[in-house]
Amino acid sequence: MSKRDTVLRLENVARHYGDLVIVEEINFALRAGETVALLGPSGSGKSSLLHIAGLLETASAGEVHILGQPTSKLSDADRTHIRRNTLGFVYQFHHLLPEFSALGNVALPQLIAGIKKQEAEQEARRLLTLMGLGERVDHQPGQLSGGEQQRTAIARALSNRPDILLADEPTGNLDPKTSDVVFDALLNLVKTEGLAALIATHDQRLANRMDRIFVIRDQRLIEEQKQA
Ligand SMILES: Nc1ncnc2c1ncn2[C@@H]1O[C@H](COP(=O)(O)OP(=O)(O)OP(=O)(O)O)[C@@H](O)[C@H]1O
Repeated sequence: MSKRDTVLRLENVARHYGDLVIVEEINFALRAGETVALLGPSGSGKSSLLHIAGLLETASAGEVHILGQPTSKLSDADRTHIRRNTLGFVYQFHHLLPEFSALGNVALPQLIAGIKKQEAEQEARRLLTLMGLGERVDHQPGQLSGGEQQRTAIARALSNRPDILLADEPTGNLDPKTSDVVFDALLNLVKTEGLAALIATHDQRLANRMDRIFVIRDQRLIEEQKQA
């Protein structure tokens, strides 16, 4: 994929709840390999937009294109297929399975996709090592620190080799110092693996580390200059 290619495009997207307009006239393109911050006050619609981009929710209007393909008329099965193969998700809370090791958690999406156990575990080990957890692969989530749990969740999101990472406050549950370390690891991994990432955050400082910044203001998505 060339760096110029658009991997995710939102075309005139709106989200309403009844008469309540959350966002509207959203036009946005995420290019291959770039990182974009999604800023906005609490309740402005960051999670809603990520859910729409991730095909977890349907837009009230407009179209979501993933790798050039319009998605609004696809079947649930086709949307699930795109979610599993093209998209990776990271949330504020890790949602790791407590009875599985870090390796097991990261390998699981691949096993579900039908990849052989040995191959899945090899890839899981590679990603965990890139996230600085090479010595922790056999630990269960309860034996990991908050930052390590979140790094495991990030490795899991990349386990199916997605093209696009969608992250909703991925370090929002961590103290500022740990947040910085985990965020650095996340951005390094995204760049190393050549992914595009759209990352919602409250934190202008973290947003400044990404290639471009967008903010939701008055229901619209606006590009903002990075602060020096
Ligand atoms: N099911 C729903 N019915 C009605 N309103 C909803 C529903 N789900 C979300 N909303 C509203 O949509 C708005 C946007 O919510 P969203 O979670 O996308 O915001 P956010 O920017 O991610 O906020 P935060 O930073 O606090 O997580 C909020 O005002 C919320 O109350």
